[in-house]
Amino acid sequence: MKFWQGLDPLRALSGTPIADLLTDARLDRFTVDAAGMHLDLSKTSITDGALDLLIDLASDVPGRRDAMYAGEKINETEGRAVLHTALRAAPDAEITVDGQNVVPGVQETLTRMREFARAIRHGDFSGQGGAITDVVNIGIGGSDLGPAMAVRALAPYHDGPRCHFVSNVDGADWADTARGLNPATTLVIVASKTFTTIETMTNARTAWDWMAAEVEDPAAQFAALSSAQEKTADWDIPPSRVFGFEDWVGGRYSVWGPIGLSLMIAIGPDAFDEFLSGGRAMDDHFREAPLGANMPVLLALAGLWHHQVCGYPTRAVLPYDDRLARLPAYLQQLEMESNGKGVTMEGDDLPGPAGPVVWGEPGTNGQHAFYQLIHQGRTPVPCEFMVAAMGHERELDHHHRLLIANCLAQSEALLRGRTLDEARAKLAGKFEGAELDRQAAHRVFQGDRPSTTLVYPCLDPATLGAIVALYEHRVFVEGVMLGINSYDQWGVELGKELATSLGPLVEGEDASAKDPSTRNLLTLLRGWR
Ligand SMILES: O=P(O)(O)OC[C@H]1O[C@H](O)[C@H](O)[C@@H](O)[C@@H]1O
Repeated sequence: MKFWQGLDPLRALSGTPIADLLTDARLDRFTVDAAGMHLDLSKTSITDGALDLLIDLASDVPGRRDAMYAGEKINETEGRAVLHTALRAAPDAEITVDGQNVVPGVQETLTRMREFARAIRHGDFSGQGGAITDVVNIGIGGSDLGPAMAVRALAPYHDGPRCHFVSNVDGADWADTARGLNPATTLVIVASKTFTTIETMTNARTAWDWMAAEVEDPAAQFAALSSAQEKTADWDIPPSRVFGFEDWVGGRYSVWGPIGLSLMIAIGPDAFDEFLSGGRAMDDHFREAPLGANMPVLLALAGLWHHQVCGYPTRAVLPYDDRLARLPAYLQQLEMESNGKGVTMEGDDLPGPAGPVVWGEPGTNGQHAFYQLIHQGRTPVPCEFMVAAMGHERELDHHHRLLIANCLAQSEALLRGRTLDEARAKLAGKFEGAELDRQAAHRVFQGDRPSTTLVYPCLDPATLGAIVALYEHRVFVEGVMLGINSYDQWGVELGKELATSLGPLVEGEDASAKDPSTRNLLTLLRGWR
């Protein structure tokens, strides 16, 4: 909560042009290395004095961090520990919740996952029509975005059956995925922490019927991932194919455990272990590095600086890494569901906005779509660039060199901009007089726009793990400093309740109690059905 008191002094330290700050010496303080990656925050307007103050204001972070790792119930509104880090902890670690070491249970489940994944990959577990060729993960939110993002990111390591993801209750999602699949060689994984989510249960039922129409025993080709294992029993899925996790794993933090099963089947248990080890390397760094040299802490401080201090309403995540195409969507849930809050942990109104809007697309595609606004729109958008030194396609390295050049060009362009004089000079000879002025005005770039850049050698499983853990801890640090609970999500409840009450109305029941707009839309839609 201290952070809010520091807001005015921080604002007094803002406004220095980034270019004036950007000396060689600045790199010592405004870059940081961790888990084999390098983060550059020097192209921001955070001054040395502002960083000192931000670090002072982060003084609660180490205590809360240690409480999180120690299994204390820091998710206070739900009375739960927050221990996704236990899913990637060393096998001999000891992490206690309610007096019990949770690590042996995590390891036991991991071992079962590995055995199952290997059996599928080696053909020892097969469908009723032969070896498993396709895996369909049915889940939504945290039970979809993590594995879907990671399976795509790690395509070069994918040597198992094809993986598909069905999330939307829109029947189109299921229909488009199922088309072309053979039920007799498909494994359906029902992924749901609660095992009550209506979208997932509806899709799972449809998948079951699809399977039952073709094979004798649909349950034999179903697996379930859930922390509500008692509910999985209703589906007749044998316990050997039910992989559980505890309520101290939040949905959007769950890719490290059973929810990552489809990823493990795709890339194999060894590569999945590397993914975990990358997350663990970031954990070790986060726990050990001093605040001022701590990658997640510095990324969080930059986030708070841009949103709360400078007042920029959004931030863009721009991976120059096509396989990270789903990372922005993944981070939308991670950041916006965690920190999109309006009250403090104690239930008081927050003195200011909490988490910003997070959005993005891979570069270079975004350059040809929305970068116009990033460069010349009136509201600055802090950009978080990321790029690998090497792609996996070594024979296409000339592509990768272009990718790197574009990534660096964008942060440089944002920083330096183009003055009116420079624009005029470029156009001189082509236009003159008033037309020169008019044309030049359109070619001015304000510049002085902030960005951060994360670079890493290559997007391998360990690096992906480190990137995900970096962002998880960034969310944690921002949440602690803002004084909110990053681990509940009450804001998704109202819509779910109303959807339940609207179901019968869509079918034709009396809608007169609804507001005029909803009533009218219902009448129209019912008429068109
Ligand atoms: O895994 P499930 O219990 O099916 O939940 C799936 C998702 O739905 C909810 O609405 C939550 O907002 C998400 O945090 C969660 O990841």
